[in-house]
Amino acid sequence: MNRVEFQSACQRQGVDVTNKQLDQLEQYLHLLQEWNQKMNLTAIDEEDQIWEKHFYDCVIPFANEMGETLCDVGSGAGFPGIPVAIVYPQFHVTLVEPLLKRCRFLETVKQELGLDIQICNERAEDFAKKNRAQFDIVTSRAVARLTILLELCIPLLRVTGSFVALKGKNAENEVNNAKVAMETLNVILKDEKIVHVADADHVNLYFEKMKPTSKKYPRVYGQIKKKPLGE
Ligand SMILES: C[S@@+](CC[C@H](N)C(=O)[O-])C[C@H]1O[C@@H](n2cnc3c(N)ncnc32)[C@H](O)[C@@H]1O
Repeated sequence: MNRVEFQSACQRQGVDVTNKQLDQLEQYLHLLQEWNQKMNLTAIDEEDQIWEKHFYDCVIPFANEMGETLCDVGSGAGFPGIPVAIVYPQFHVTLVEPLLKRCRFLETVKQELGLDIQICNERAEDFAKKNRAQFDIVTSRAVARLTILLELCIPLLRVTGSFVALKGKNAENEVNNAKVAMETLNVILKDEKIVHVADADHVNLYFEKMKPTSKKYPRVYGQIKKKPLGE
């Protein structure tokens, strides 16, 4: 997929991407390629693949999402948070990423593209202690399996807010294993949407928070990993 194909594919899904936004995505793509030579940012490094497997994959799941504040947990090189901040400027985007080197890259992207985003160099479980129930939307891609991810992400979400988990083909199993975590953290799975990306079906899960999360969560990471909720 190239820039023009990306724009048409987004349009078919009801997402209009302006030429200015395409320029910003292209600038981000070049920074990603440049920095990827000096540090490990992404295994997906070819231009065509970046347009499809990173940009298209990250933009489409938010086509119908509403809200003002969005937090991307474990953003890495900026996915999905940076494409979302570019294409949906109505969201005030916060990126949470514990690796300092990756945050330096994210700061560079922010400066060069002139993005109004916040970058927090922290683990989600620490960030959540100071930012409970602060976000309308929380999202995450490729950070942890769903049971663990829910404990990291749901405390950040306000009641009635949406948690959007970008998952692969194993999503159904992950949901089955996360029933206790969903109950404990007061969320329901309200929707599942499939996005076709480079001959694969990516499953995106949409959760709604029904009640506040107990202050017990998130626990420290050692406990979350050793004893995931309900596992
Ligand atoms: C495989 S990368 C995925 C990055 C990006 N979300 C993507 O889809 O390309 C996983 C990222 O999650 C971050 N991470 C791992 N544990 C985390 C935690 N407890 N809180 C926040 N981020 C975490 C890692 O530092 C890493 O950058």
